[in-house]
Amino acid sequence: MHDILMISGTRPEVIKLAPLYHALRATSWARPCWLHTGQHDAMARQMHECFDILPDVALMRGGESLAEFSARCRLQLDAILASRNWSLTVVQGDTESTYLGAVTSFYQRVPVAHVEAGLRTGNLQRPFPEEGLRQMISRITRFHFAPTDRAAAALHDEGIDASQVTVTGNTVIDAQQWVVKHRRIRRSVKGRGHLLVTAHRRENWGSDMEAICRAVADVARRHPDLPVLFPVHLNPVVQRPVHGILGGLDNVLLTPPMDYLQMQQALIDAWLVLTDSGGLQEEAPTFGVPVLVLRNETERPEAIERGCASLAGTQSERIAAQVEALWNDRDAYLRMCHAGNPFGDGNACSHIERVLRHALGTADAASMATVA
Ligand SMILES: CC(=O)N[C@@H]1[C@@H](OP(=O)(O)OP(=O)(O)OC[C@H]2O[C@@H](n3ccc(=O)[nH]c3=O)[C@H](O)[C@@H]2O)O[C@H](CO)[C@@H](O)[C@@H]1O
Repeated sequence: MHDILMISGTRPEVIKLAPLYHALRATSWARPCWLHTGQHDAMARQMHECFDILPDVALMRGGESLAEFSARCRLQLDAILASRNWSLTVVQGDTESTYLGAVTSFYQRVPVAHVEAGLRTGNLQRPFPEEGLRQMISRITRFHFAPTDRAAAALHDEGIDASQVTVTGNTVIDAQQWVVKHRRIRRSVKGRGHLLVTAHRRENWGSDMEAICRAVADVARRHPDLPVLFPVHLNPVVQRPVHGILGGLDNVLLTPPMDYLQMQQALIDAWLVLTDSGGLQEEAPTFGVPVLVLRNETERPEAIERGCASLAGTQSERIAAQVEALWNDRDAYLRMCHAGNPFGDGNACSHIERVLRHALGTADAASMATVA
């Protein structure tokens, strides 16, 4: 039996690791242990409940700032990693928790598996700090699970040996398909549906967040019959401008963060999504809902190339104009709806499980920890 430490700290990490945790638990060779770093509190709890996960280890969150959180988290992770003969650590994506999990495992000589490896913008400032964290994590990872061919190619270009990279699809599609099937998510509205908006990225904090909100206000005023649904991230730097600019509009509904089922229902019932979220860009094409990405660059060009998403930037006039264009051009809108999903087919976790089963069955941990 192999003890596998799965480290997650934020809402999207819980969603994207949950199906892998359940897939590993169902095997006879792996004993996964779920560790929650505490980086997100309420939003992560919502997701643990939704996916029936009771963390085996929950770290104490230290302080308010990211630096205080990191320092306390690192110390606690070090003790957990030293406490058992772990065969592997699994981390996902590009958060502070992902980075801390990978770097602490590296020091403890526990091999790292990185789920959603190889996403790149090539610009260390955008997304900040995620692009830098991803690049650093890739340097010390043993198993790179890339969601797409393009992500695998980015890893090869950085000199990572092809034998350490597997293209799997994104595990978020596994999570999404699970809830659609087991919780019976079906479109519940007739006609156009609502405009779904989310925004929370650090590089959009400040003037860009205000510009995004002004664009949403403009669209809402121009189309009083279009309901706008905006689940607002709990971070006060997001809450303040969103409530300040959009709070008084009759057709704009500002809600607390939704649980995963509510969000998938909101997504399937949407006419259009405006978002800077990575996960929503990956999920919306499953339901044939077009996405306008509230950023100036993307590590998910597959969606733009496939035609299911378009980069709208962060200037209010440009965002509002792109919404207006899709409102008026039905053919262009339908082309986006029918573009398909380039991010996976719901089998990512079974690919990952197969690779790990073969590798852990044949190699000892010390040799796997050596990065080529
Ligand atoms: C730079 C970047 O792109 N980084 C990403 C970032 O994640 P993100 O941008 O996708 O983060 P969010 O938008 O918070 O989460 C999205 C998920 O949450 C669900 N959701 C959302 C609102 C709500 O009210 N209720 C919900 O249920 C939604 O359906 C979706 O599944 O970190 C991840 C982890 O490492 C990375 O994978 C990923 O690259």
